[in-house]
Amino acid sequence: MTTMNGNQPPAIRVRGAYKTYDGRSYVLRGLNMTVSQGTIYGLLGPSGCGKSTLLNAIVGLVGLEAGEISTSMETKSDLGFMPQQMALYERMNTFETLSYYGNIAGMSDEEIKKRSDYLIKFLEIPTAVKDNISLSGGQRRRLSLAAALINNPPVIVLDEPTVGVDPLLRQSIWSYLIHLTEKENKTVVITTHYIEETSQAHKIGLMRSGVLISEDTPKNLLSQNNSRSLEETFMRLSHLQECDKLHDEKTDEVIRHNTYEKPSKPAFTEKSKSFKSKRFKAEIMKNFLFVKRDFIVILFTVLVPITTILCAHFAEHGEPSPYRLGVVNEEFPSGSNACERWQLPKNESCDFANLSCRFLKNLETKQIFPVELASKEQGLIMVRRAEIWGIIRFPRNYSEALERRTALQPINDNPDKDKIIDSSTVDVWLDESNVIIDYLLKLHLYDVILDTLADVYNKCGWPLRVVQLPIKMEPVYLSQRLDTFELDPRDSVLPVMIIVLMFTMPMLYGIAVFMEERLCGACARSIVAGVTPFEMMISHLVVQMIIHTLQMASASLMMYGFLGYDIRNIPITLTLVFTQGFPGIAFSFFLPLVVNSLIAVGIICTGFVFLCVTVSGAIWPVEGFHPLLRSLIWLNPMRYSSTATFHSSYKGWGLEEPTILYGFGSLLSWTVIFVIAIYLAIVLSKNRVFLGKNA
Ligand SMILES: Nc1ncnc2c1ncn2[C@@H]1O[C@H](COP(=O)(O)OP(=O)(O)OP(=O)(O)O)[C@@H](O)[C@H]1O
Repeated sequence: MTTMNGNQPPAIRVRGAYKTYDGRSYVLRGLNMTVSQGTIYGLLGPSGCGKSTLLNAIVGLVGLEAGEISTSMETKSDLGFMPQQMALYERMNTFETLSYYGNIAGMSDEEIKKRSDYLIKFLEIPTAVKDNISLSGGQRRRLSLAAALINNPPVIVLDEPTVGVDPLLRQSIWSYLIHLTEKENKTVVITTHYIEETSQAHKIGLMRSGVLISEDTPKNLLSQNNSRSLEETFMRLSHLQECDKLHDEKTDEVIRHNTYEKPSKPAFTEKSKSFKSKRFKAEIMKNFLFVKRDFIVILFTVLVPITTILCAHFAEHGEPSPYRLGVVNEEFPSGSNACERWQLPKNESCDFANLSCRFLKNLETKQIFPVELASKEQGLIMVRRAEIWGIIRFPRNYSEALERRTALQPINDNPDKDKIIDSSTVDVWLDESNVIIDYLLKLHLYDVILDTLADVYNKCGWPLRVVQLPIKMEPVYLSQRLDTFELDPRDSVLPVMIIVLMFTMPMLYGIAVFMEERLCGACARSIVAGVTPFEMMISHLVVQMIIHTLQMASASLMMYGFLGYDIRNIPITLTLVFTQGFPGIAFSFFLPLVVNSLIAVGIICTGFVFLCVTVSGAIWPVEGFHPLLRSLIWLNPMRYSSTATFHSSYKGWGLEEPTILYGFGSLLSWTVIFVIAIYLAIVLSKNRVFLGKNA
């Protein structure tokens, strides 16, 4: 046992600490603790008594309900902290981990190298493994200890550093800690479950039920309690505490009436919080390292937009063909085969004969193939079995009636007009369960009937416009890509798609990376080590922007370059597509700050993207939405930007158009809203949002 440096000023002083996680049961119940400078303080207690909570409160990871903690630490690099959770970045290796924490502490590369070599050798940490996941539990614990000691800080707080460490190395660690305190005036607070090893500490705090039941040198503890071992002392004191109800009752009274004083300041905050380029460099290097390690994932996030655009292009490539349509041809009751036996009229002859056959022939030009039916009822059964999309029935004398109908001038004078009209009308029953197929089939049937008649009129030398609908339509904007009058739904769907992708991909990547860091405790450890939220976020932002630029450039090249979609206003379109990443990235910072569960984040993200796509206008035009939904549409961060992208790319609109300004306005507003939300979450929680569920 070593002598206690009792005359030193306290390096850590805890007074009246109260802590509850759930607002009901208290983990710390008015705890007092004094750690003198240049000493080892061994904190002992049964599992769950609050040791880690106390250490986390000392280093500023956990906020107190009441009480005060004062320390001799001036800056965060004065503290070396090893959390119980270890909180190491799994994808770093040994050297990278030590270099990261060394850089945060402001060490030079040379100092880091020297110190790392020493600690690696002393703590027997393997260096040949490619990342920290490949280390065993004990090896990881030793690496975590090395990270806490890398900059040789004056105050060292270690939560169970010797668990899983063999007895020889355990003794070396204790000898090293004694050396640090006695020769270098360092202060060490250490928790352990191996009670006897704390006999080497200068002072032992015995903790039970949220209070220290005793705080003294090992020698005094043994003699005052007349025990042969510290284990025996602890059992004895615990028994005494059981009998001392008074203390508990007093504490309960304070808790019940909330009469404890609220802490005037957080446990330990760095006095200078200015931006440090060395720490920023450490964060940037860490994030780039992960990009390198996650190369396949990054590649995936770049490939997903390209492939989605490519798939959307080919998925909407053509009509859903061929269609199968049942035919009941009463004009040829012996079957439509009769059509083949029929001699189709010569090109020149003006003839209405066998029009149903000509109609069926023309159907094939629209990829609609007739399936001969004996009756309408047989067809209905086939429609219900999804074997055909519908039934078309030609009445008996269809051709003759249509000729007579054409010749009716004026129709009202003819006494047989109803019969003629009925016989010249084709009956159609359609499945109608698929709105797009139903719509296209109807359009084709109209077209085919008009084409068939137009053919006859052509041969008869009659004016074609008589059989056409009395309306003439021409497009104002023609797709440059297609250069035809035909409408292509992809021209309006893909601009929405690229916008959704540019919002979603940076958001998903950012959330995944940030959430992983936060949940493994590494984010909290970095904050305790001195990284400011600003440095952390800006370094993530730099990396995210680079990845987003790659995603945006490759997706735009694919869509506007390779597939040739219209991009009449190149600068505005590309700026809109690029800017769409801003709210996505901002959201990726915000969500992990306020949600602690990976499952919840996954569900929220997926739900959010589904919701935004549903109300983006890609599935159905916004003009057709329910008025209530339309009034809420501005809540979708992709709504105005996708419309603006469509108009700038397809029509060449620029900043003089309000639609384009709305697009940019909405993007910037959402970015600002998310940034304010991040700021509020950080400021209102006093940085605790970074610390995960501990806070
Ligand atoms: N983040 C948290 N949220 C809710 N409860 C918590 C949290 N952290 C700790 N607790 C609870 O606080 C109590 C004290 O936990 P703590 O980890 O401080 O104990 P400990 O003495 O360090 O235990 P051990 O020796 O097993 O590590 C436990 O009952 C635990 O369930």
